[in-house]
Amino acid sequence: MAATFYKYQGTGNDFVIIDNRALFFPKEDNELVAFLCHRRFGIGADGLILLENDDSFDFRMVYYNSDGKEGSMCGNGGRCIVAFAKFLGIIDEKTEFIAVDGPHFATVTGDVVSLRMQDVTEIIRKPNASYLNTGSPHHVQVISDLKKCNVVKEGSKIRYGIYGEAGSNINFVEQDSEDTFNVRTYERGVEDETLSCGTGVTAVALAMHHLGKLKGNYAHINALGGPLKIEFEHKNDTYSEVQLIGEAKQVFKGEITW
Ligand SMILES: N[C@@H](CCC[C@H](N)C(=O)O)C(=O)O
Repeated sequence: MAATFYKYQGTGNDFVIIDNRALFFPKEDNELVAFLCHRRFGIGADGLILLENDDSFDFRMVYYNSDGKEGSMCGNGGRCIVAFAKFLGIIDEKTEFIAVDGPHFATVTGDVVSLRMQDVTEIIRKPNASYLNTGSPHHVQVISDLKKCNVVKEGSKIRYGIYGEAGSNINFVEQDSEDTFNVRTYERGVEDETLSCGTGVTAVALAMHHLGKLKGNYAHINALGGPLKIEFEHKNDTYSEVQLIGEAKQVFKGEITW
C-alpha cells in the first residue's frame, strides 16, 4: 500500500498528517502508526493525525501518539490539522471541527492558528503540583532550574509512579516574568520529552492562574520549540474561552509504502 503524507510542526511538536477522507487508512493497525512515527525506521513524528469527513463538522481529527495508540486531545496537533484543512481548501479562515474531546473552534491568520480548547472546571492541588484535564491529562510542577531538569527521568518517574499505567503528561514550569513561563513537557504516549505540548502549555497557564502566580487572563509560554500564547476567561471556578495560539507549519510532503 502507498499513501501520500504531509509533515507539519507546531512549535516543534511534529506530526505525520494523512488525508483519510476516502477512509483507506487501516485505523486499527497500531503497529503501522508506530512504524510511520518511528524516527529511524519510518517518517518520524511525535504523533500521527488523520483528517476525515464528518456529517456535522468541517472535518474530524483522529490523533495517535507515536507509540501507535490513539491518544487524547493534542493541542498542537489540533493547530496543525487546521492549517492542513486550510491547505486542502476544506476551510477558509474559520472552522469548527470534531476531535476526541469534543468540538473545537479555530481561526487561521497566515501561519498562526488560534484553537479554542475545552472549558476546565476542576484543578486539583497536589503537593508542589496541580493536576487538570485540558483535553489530555496534565500534571504541572513548578521548579526553580528548568534548564537543569532531567525531564525524561523525572517525568517518567511521576507519570508511572503517581498516575500508573493510564498515566499523565508531566509539565515542568519556571516563571520568567509576570505573564511569561518557561515550560518543558514529558509526553505520555511518546514517553519522551517533546519540544512543545499544546494541551500541556494550556494546563500550565490555567494552573499558574489558579495558584495566583499569573494575575491576568493571558500567558506567554516559552516551549523548547518556540513561543505560544494562552488566553482565557475565568468566572465561577470555570476557565472558558481558552485559546491556544501559535504557528503551525507544513514542513514537507511525501509518499510512503508499507
Ligand atoms: N502533544 C500533544 C499532547 C498529546 C496527547 C498526549 N500525548 C496524550 O495522549 O496524553 C499536545 O500538543 O497537546
